[in-house]
Amino acid sequence: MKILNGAQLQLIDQLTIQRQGISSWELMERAALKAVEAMESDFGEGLQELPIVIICGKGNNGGDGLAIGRILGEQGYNVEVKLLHSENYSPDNLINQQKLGAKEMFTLDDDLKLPASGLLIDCLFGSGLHSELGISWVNIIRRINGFGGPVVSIDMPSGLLTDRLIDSGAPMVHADKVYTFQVPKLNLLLPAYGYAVGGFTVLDIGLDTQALDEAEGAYHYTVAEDVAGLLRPRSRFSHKGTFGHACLIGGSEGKMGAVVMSARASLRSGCGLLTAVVPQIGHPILQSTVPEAMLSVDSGKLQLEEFSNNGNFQAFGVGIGMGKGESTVRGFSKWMQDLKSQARIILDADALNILSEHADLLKFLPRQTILTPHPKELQRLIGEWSDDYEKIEMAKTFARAHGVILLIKGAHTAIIDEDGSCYFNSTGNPGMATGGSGDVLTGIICSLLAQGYVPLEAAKLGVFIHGLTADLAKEKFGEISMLPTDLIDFLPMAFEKLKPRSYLA
Ligand SMILES: NC(=O)C1=CN([C@@H]2O[C@H](COP(=O)(O)OP(=O)(O)OC[C@H]3O[C@@H](n4cnc5c(N)ncnc54)[C@H](OP(=O)(O)O)[C@@H]3O)[C@@H](O)[C@H]2O)[C@@H](O)CC1
Ligand SMILES: Nc1ncnc2c1ncn2[C@@H]1O[C@H](COP(=O)(O)OP(=O)(O)O)[C@@H](O)[C@H]1O
Ligand SMILES: [K+]
Repeated sequence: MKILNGAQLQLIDQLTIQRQGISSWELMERAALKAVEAMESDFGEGLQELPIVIICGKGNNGGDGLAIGRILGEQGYNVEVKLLHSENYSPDNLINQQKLGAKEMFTLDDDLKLPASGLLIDCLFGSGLHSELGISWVNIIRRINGFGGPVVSIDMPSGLLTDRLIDSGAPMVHADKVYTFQVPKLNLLLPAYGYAVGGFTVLDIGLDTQALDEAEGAYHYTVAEDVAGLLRPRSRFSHKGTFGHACLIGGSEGKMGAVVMSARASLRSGCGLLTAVVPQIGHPILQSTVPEAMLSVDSGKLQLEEFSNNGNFQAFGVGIGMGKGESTVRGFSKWMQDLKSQARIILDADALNILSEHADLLKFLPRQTILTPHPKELQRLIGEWSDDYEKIEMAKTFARAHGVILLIKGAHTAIIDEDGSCYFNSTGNPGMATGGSGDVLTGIICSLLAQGYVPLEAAKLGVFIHGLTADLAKEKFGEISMLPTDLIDFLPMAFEKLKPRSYLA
């Protein structure tokens, strides 16, 4: 799914209206109906009991709010609409004012009266906001943010631009939930604005698909339909050789669990064979916990030093629990220098930290190596940034300069390809914020690489599946108690869920 900005959506709106032979008011009505449906589904029967207040601006976002108010009112909800006084309402806003009837007018200087609790629907500004809100908006935004119940925003939290940096301190609605139309907007995905976006749902309002397909942009949002088609069916005559031999290299004293989790995740992700290269201390641990894995035991006792990789491996996953002791750094550097240019590799954790401290090794990275830093590791690798936009630009420059794929972990993990395209992930939840989740991801992606998925596909599919395991695990364990090992246990269900339905049993 593409990520688009306000200007692009305005154009697609126009094309939709022409091609579908509908009026812009009808499109607004569609959007409002979808928003009402989504709120009914999220709030359930509770919505009937709540006093609902809708705050409307002068543009089409306000027009949506007026339509939502009318639809909710017709369905018997306890709804109150407040409309900002203006000299220049948009045409569809005016139509919906007439259709709604009763509403309360307010100005920015008014002491806006709100119920003590209930649901507040913010329809002041949507994707038509062209710059930060000025000081005159502080009063109303502060009132909205101080509301005693949940605040939901239609299309965008008012005050948040779709895809540009915003001055910190500019007035902005802090929405518990955003119902955004057709496609996500970049600022809904960036950590910088996390405080204003409690969560969001994309509502399909049936904009013209050709126009959506043709819209240009480097930013994408990976949803199930984008990756389900990548999963390869298994032929009846396939065998373990068909699915590749993955090699995981890592572990050190006290951190063997990382390799255990990575190895189990690899095997559960379908590789045919798996070898783990571990220091001697890892030998009994791996053999007893992951019997399917073969072992190549290093000469190093407590940490890796030899990095021998004599097998014929289709993919390497390196760095998990590895440490960066002197002999490990030496062995890793030598291993990097001996790599074949077509090798498929994913580097994580200490492998990335070693690269950060030994930039001379970057030149040995085979093309399309996947690097999986969390924000701190990324900063060691590419340097400090001043904001999320600069971070993305610096990451793109790094990916291009070294011909690698950067996978920046976090909520909405961003995968940055060397051509500058950027894929944000849609799955996952804060239950994954427990040490070990990253090791599971490395195992999954290494396994996919071994099976022959090209690196960008392996990265997108791996990140999506990894997040999906957490979304499934959340139903059983919740976000607080969920563990990385639970993610592994939900891999079978996640793959099954993603698998395209077959008409043959
Ligand atoms: N495409 C879709 O998916 C569909 C979109 N739909 C809906 O339309 C919404 C977009 O509507 P929109 O274009 O009328 O813009 P909106 O957000 O209401 O605000 C514009 C108003 O704000 C003003 N203004 C701007 N910046 C300002 C500032 N810094 N400070 C002060 N004022 C400022 C600006 O006034 P101006 O300055 O230009 O005179 C203008 O009057 C979209 O979010 C969605 O809800 C659906 O109905 C149908 C399908
Ligand atoms: N709030 C969150 N929402 C979605 N995914 C998250 C969230 N927090 C962490 N994750 C995911 O969990 C994993 C954590 O990996 P990492 O930071 O390397 O930790 P570790 O290797 O110690 O487990 C990443 O894949 C990251 O995207
Ligand atoms: K809004």
